Amino acid sequence: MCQSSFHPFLQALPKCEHHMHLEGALTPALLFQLASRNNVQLPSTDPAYTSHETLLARYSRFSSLDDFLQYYYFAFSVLIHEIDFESLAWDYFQHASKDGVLHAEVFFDPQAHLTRGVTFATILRGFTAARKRAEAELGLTSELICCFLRHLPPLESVHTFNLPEVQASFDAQEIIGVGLDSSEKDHPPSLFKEIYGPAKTRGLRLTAHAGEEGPAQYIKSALDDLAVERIDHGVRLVDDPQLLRRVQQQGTMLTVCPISNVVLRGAESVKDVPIRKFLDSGIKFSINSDDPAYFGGYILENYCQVQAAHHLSVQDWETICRNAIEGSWCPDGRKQVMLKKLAENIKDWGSRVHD
Ligand SMILES: Nc1ncnc2[nH]cnc12
Ligand SMILES: [Zn+2]
Repeated sequence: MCQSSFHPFLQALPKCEHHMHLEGALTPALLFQLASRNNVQLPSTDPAYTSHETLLARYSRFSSLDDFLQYYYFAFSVLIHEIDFESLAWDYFQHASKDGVLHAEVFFDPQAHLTRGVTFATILRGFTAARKRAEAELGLTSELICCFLRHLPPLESVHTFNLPEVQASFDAQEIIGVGLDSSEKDHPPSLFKEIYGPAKTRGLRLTAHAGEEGPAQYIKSALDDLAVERIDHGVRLVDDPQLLRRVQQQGTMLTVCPISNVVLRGAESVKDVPIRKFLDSGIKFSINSDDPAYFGGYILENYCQVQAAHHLSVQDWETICRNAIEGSWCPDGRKQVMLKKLAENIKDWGSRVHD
């Protein structure tokens, strides 16, 4: 928890989260519990898996996105049954709700489960059960975004996209859109046109990770080649002033993940995440947790660390939260409810906070 007098204000802000991977909510505690329940052998050759403590210690010293991804994908092996996916998502929704999240648009990586023999129905039923429970018990609404893995051959993504059960989930509006994630370097967005073209035609919402470890050029490619509406991360936008102006003029929203950028070595500290630059340039962005179980912070911790590093004003936070609400892919009625809460919150806290 941050110490500043801003903490209660940040806690109470009505939040929308747009960039978190449900599999990134798999805490060491849940990993060990599911490994034991499902008889999954953890690798004895890696001392990181000795205990919760050693695993957490290893998670605190990732050297890059790819270093993180090997632990992230390995951990998928404990997710086997519908109830495992439900427990994982429910764990996240409880954390998110405590942090003031009213609406979450969450990613998942079906390809990395299908290749292990877990069916799409198993994943979707588990996540859907948790989403329904979160709405009923926590008042937290959510949407699912189906991500494709850029480290695999693009044709495998096309195959997954075209699976009848995947297409049926789009028809049933159980999944709102598509995303692109995993190892970024040398895997430009342009390779995935064959998914994004048809996805746009059938009315799905579009986003892609770009400019996390990869260059600003990948952000341009995501906009030009994939016609995305949002850019996940996008922090390398600061390297291309012309593209920055274009993103501002188009009103494309970035889903920024400050703690993730530091843990995965894209930024030296949260001070180096270009929050002030984006605010001053009129770039719309939301603040998100990415993989909270691996990076040591859910959404509120990201808000707190941004405040500690950038000393934002109440107006800055109002702008960030308003853009996050307006940039969400939920019905207008839901946005109005959240905007009203935001206005009340700013009125209540506006004159009471100081750094
Ligand atoms: N930060 C990240 N970047 C790319 N792919 C991911 N999958 C899970 N977390 C990711
Ligand atoms: Zn991500």
